[in-house]
Amino acid sequence: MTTIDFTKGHGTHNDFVLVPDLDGALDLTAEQVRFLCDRRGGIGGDGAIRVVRAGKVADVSADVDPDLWFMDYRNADGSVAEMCGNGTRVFADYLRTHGLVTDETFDIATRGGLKRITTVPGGYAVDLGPWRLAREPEAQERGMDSVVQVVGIADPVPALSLDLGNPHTVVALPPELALGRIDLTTAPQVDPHPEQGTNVELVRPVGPGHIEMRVHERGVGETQSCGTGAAAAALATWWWAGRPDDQLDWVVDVPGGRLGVHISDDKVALSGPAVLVADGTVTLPA
Ligand SMILES: N[C@@H](CCC[C@H](N)C(=O)O)C(=O)O
Repeated sequence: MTTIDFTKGHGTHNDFVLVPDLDGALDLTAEQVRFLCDRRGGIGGDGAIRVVRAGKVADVSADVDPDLWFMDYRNADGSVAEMCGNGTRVFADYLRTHGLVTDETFDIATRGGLKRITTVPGGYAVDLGPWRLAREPEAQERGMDSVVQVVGIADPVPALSLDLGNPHTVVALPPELALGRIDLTTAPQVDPHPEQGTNVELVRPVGPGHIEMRVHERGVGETQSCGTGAAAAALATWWWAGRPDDQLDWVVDVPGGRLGVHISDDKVALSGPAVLVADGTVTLPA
């Protein structure tokens, strides 16, 4: 039996079990991740994050500085995800709180590439890097590339797919539908179905540069927040508005709080809080 240290943290109530693996000696299995994220039988979280040096991870490109800290992100169902926007801030806060990083601006490594973190009042800003429309050229021309069937909405709703390192499908809800009344207990069905799965964001405008969003995360279910999802939702809304040059800053309200998104050229940045809640030890299933 293996007993490990853990830290529980969250970013706008998107919650994670952080597992320090400072020597790169731990190989978390999918079953162990499911146990850690189990809200009744384990610690509980939307995902697990192993804190490990890039040089100790087999699937990190050889040109990445091996001393950088790598965010090894897994969804609650044990699957591997390329990126987690809220996770980057919580990961950054773990590194700074434990003295593993002392700079105010620093890079971390993820499966979705290097991400630059900056400490800001109330939390962290993360340069998520380049984004792209996942399905060209239909999306370019029509601002939509798929339809999504949401439980309780009679007709499929048009949607736009974006790639932020991980996959997102953003759905603009018809104005008459209250976001809070949508049933997200089952995954919205996206047609055509993306082979690698997708996170699905339901958005409604609140005002200029301000949207509200609920999300059904790939590998998890409905969560209180999704950072890359908030960036995708802001980008899609901006795209639908005709990409206005004077509307590059967005506020995204999620059930768990508020996130900021800044669009610049072909890149996007995310800002918001990070909270470390508890430390402990846990014995993993064999
Ligand atoms: N909550 C995250 C995204 C986590 C990964 C996602 N479920 C996926 O499979 O892509 C965020 O804050 O971005």
